[in-house]
Amino acid sequence: MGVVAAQVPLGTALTGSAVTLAGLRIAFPAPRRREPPFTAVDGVDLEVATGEFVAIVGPTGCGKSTLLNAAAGLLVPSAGRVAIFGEPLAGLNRRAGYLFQADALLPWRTALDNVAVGLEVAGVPTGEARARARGWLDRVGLAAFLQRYPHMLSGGQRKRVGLAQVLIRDPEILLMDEPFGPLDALTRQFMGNLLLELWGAARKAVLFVTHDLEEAIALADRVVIMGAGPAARIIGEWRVELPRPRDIAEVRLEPDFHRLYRDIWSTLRDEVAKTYARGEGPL
Ligand SMILES: Nc1ncnc2c1ncn2[C@@H]1O[C@H](COP(=O)(O)OP(=O)(O)OP(=O)(O)O)[C@@H](O)[C@H]1O
Repeated sequence: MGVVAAQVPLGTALTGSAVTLAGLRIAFPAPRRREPPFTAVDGVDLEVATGEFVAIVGPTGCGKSTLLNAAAGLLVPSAGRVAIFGEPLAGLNRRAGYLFQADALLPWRTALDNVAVGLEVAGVPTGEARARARGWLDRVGLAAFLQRYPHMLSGGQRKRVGLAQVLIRDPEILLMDEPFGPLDALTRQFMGNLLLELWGAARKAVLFVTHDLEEAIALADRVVIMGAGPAARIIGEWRVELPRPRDIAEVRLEPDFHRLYRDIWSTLRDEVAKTYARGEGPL
C-alpha cells in the first residue's frame, strides 16, 4: 500500500493560486469601548490552488468561518492580505460562490425560480435563466421537484437546490461553510458524493469548512488543521492522496484512510482538549 499522507510544510508555495491568505489577522471590536479588540485569527497563511479542494478543520470557535468570510470579502483583515487569482481582494469576492450551513432559499419562490434568480439578477433573460435552472436541478436529481416551494422540500433536497443555485453562476471558487452540517449521516454522504461528482466535472477551487475530520479527508485534496483560538493559526496541513474518483462512504473503509485519520487526529485532539479546558464545548 502506497503512502497516502504527506504532512506538507506550512506555508508551502503553490503556483496558480485561486485564493491566497497571507499573514492574515482578523480582530473584532470588543463589545465595550475600553476593552481591547478580540483577535480571532492571526498569522494565517493559506493558499488554495486552482482546481484544488481544501478542507479546514478545527475546534469550535477557532476561526474557520472567519477565514472563509475573509476569502469572501465579507470581513476586512486587520493585517495581512487576501488575494484572488493573484489580485488583491477589494470588496466582495465576485469570483466565488458561497454555500452556508443555513439555507439561503427564498421561501416565496419555487425551486426553479430560486435557482434561476441568480442569473436573472445578472441580466440573463428569464426564459434562458429558467432553462438553465431546469438543467441544474436535473443534475442535482430534482427534475421532479421544480415547482416545489422550499417548505415542501426535505433538508437534503433544499441543500441540493442551494448547490444548484451556487453552481449555475459558474463561480471559479466555492466557499463552503459546513454546508451539510444539519443533514443526517446518509444524506451527508449523498451530498458529499454529489459535490465530488460536480466538482470532478468542472474543477473549481474549493475551500470547505467542516468540524468533521472524516468528511474532510473523504472530500479533500488537502486538509488544513487550525489550532484553538484566540489568535488561532494553522498548525498543520496534510495532503490526501487517496485515489479519485472517490465514493465517500467506501473510501472511509480503506486502511490508508484510517492511517491518515489517526495521524491528523493526533494533532487535532490536543487543540480540541484546549477548547474543552476553557469550557467552550465540543468540536
Ligand atoms: N462579529 C464578531 N464579533 C466578535 N467576535 C466574533 C465575531 N464573529 C466571530 N467572533 C469570534 O471569533 C472566533 C472565531 O469565530 P468563527 O465563527 O470563525 O469560529 P468557527 O471556527 O467557525 O466556529 P464553529 O466551528 O463553532 O462554527 C470566535 O471566538 C467567535 O466568538
